[in-house]
Amino acid sequence: MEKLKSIIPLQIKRKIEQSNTEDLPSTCSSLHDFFAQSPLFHSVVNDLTNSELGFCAKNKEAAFELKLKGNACFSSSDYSQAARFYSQAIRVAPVEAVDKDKKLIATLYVNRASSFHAWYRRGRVNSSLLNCKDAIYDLEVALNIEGTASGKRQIEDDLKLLVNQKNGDSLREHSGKKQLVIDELPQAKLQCVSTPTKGRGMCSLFEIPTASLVHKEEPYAAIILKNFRDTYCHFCFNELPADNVPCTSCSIPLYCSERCQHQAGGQVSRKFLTNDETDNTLSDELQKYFSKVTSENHLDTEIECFSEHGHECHGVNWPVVLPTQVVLAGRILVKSMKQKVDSEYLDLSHNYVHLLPDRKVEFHVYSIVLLYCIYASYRSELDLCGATFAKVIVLISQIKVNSMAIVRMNYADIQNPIYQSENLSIPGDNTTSNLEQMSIGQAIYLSGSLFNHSCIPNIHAYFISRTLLIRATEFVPTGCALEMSYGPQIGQWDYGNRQQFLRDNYSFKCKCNGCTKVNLPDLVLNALHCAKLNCSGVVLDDFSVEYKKNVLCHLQETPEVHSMEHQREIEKLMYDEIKNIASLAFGDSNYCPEVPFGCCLKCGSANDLKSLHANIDEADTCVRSLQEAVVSNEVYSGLLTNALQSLNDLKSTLHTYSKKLAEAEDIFARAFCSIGEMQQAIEHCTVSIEILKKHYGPRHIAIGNELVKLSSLQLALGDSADLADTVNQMDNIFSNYYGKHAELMFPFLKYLKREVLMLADGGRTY
Ligand SMILES: C[S@@+](CC[C@H](N)C(=O)[O-])C[C@H]1O[C@@H](n2cnc3c(N)ncnc32)[C@H](O)[C@@H]1O
Repeated sequence: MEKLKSIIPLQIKRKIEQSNTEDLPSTCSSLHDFFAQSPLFHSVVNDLTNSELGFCAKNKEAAFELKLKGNACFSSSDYSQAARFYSQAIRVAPVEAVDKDKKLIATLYVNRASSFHAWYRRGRVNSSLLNCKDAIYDLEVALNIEGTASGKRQIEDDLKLLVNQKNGDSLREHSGKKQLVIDELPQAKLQCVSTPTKGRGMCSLFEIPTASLVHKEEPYAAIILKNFRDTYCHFCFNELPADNVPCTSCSIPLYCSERCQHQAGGQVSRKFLTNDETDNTLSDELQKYFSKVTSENHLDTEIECFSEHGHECHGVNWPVVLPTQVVLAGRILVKSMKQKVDSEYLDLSHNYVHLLPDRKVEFHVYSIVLLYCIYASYRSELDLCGATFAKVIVLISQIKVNSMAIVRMNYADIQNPIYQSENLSIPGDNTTSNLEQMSIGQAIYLSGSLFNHSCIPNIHAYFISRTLLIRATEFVPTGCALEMSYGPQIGQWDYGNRQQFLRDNYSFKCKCNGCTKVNLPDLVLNALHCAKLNCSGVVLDDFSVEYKKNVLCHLQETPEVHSMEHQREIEKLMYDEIKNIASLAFGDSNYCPEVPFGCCLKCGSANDLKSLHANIDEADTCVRSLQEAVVSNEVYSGLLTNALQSLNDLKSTLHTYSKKLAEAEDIFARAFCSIGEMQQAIEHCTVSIEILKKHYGPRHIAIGNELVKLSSLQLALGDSADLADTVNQMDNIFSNYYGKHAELMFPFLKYLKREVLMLADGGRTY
């Protein structure tokens, strides 16, 4: 694409860079006229639509070769490798290919099943040798492929015995292999309203208690990300089991079950919602409706008989090559063509006019390339003209602003999730979230798109399979806006970084309460310690001109507690804390936003920023070396003693609530943990959490994640009373964010609760 961008004549480029939405048909026409004459453009489109390069491309010779390799592995009892070769062969085997009078595909499936059956036999052997871990794995694979109910029961019984042997119930049951039933219904009545600064937004018609499910929705369109195409189900986005199910058209294994295969071929969608109608029981009605799958007409739903993977089966490879958001646009376009509706009917906002000039050029190129690719398959249904290209640019812009990443939690080890050296974050990264999230898919949720962003959100979105669930994380009074975080939150990043993220990724300037009123986390995140003895004041170091202009000059306004957030402990604490550490700003003498850098906001004394920074840099280098030693497992007590001096230096130069200090304490906790000094590790971990509570408030999910670390240390020490208290706090936090799905999303919570019971009961097994 870069090559295509580079050949665009300067005059057309300039026009595009300065364009707004109304100009699009004309700018698209100019670029299209130019590309139509360009051999490079046609060669790019040819490559993108070449069926031999496509995701579903078939190759008979390769299939036979892979089958032979599979047979060889099977003969040498390497069943997992054999199954892998058979699966690869299934991918490339043409549906019509014949192998010794039988369909090649059928033979490959039988061979693969035989490899799996061998798994059961090996599982039993491993079990008798007490190799529990290997045996459980073998039997789980075997369970997945066993077709008969009695066979399944037998394997399940074997598994139960093994799992009990391996200390209690299996946490793996949550690993996505079982179909999940999401039977909870949203409790809230919501309304879509027009807001003065953020366009449309969702608010509550009644009071919403903490932890209530407020919204549940199936995607209008969704795609799997490139890196996960071979390992995750293309419909539900859960991990593919070994006995995956193929697409009925191209025979490539794409789905985790026949249910997903079936649903992918004909899912239910709803036309857009109008401003004031949002029906939270919708997705359940639709699910029930879908389970009937009749041809009856329904008020505002329709069955769409188009597989999301559909156009890949036509033998094109653009869905694997083009960026995710462009591919999603392609799918929506094909879907609207099939439904014979205009793609413009998607009632979603977009910020085309605020895109960076280079982005506008990129969107033009993608729009024309995408439409040419689709034209190759659906010639008669498309009109390649400026107006059509313009609509696709609007669609891509809508997807940019409204699409959501479907994420999954990534646990390295379910029973020991924390404080493994490979989990250590890179310096400067967001260190609070060791329970990393992986984006598996990208989707458009029509109603979900109406929730605005806040850097102090009061709702939380998560996914089970492809279903979006949104929960209130605090009490929401009647009429209050329900706002989620699109990524950044206060406490996590400072004002400047949050604004930049939202500008770069969503092209808007955030006007949430966290960004328009001064708050404690933004004041202290990168603040320095006042050099005056016993002064707890904030010395602002590096705060941008923009922050001063937009936020700090409103310091005097902060005391008003906004009704929407009246429940937030962070709010209540914040005012007192801000008054304490930045009292000059609230004094009789008016605070002057032009106060020089380096002046304490409490006592007004000047600080030498240069020497403070020199001290911080030196101490920081030492702490980072300790971090590297933790990662490479080379911590020794001498290194720790030196580093402790640096930690003291950091404490005397950074503000007590500085995030960097929390990170340093966390590194020390890991270091002590790595040499088995659990008590010391717990002390540092606790200090780190106390600092982070100043940033996030005590009930934030980030604190929940930190408490998981603390609990693993307390567990290692056998500290039953403190562990019980930590697990209780975690349980409350995770339940606020995930309700009854807390243990499903965080299986170790169940494990820890059981450990608490066991410790309290002198080690009896539960
Ligand atoms: C997913 S949409 C939310 C619904 C949208 N307000 C509408 O009218 O359809 C995201 C867009 O809403 C606006 N928006 C959301 N949160 C905002 C915020 N905190 N400050 C300013 N604009 C916001 C921005 O224009 C953003 O691109």
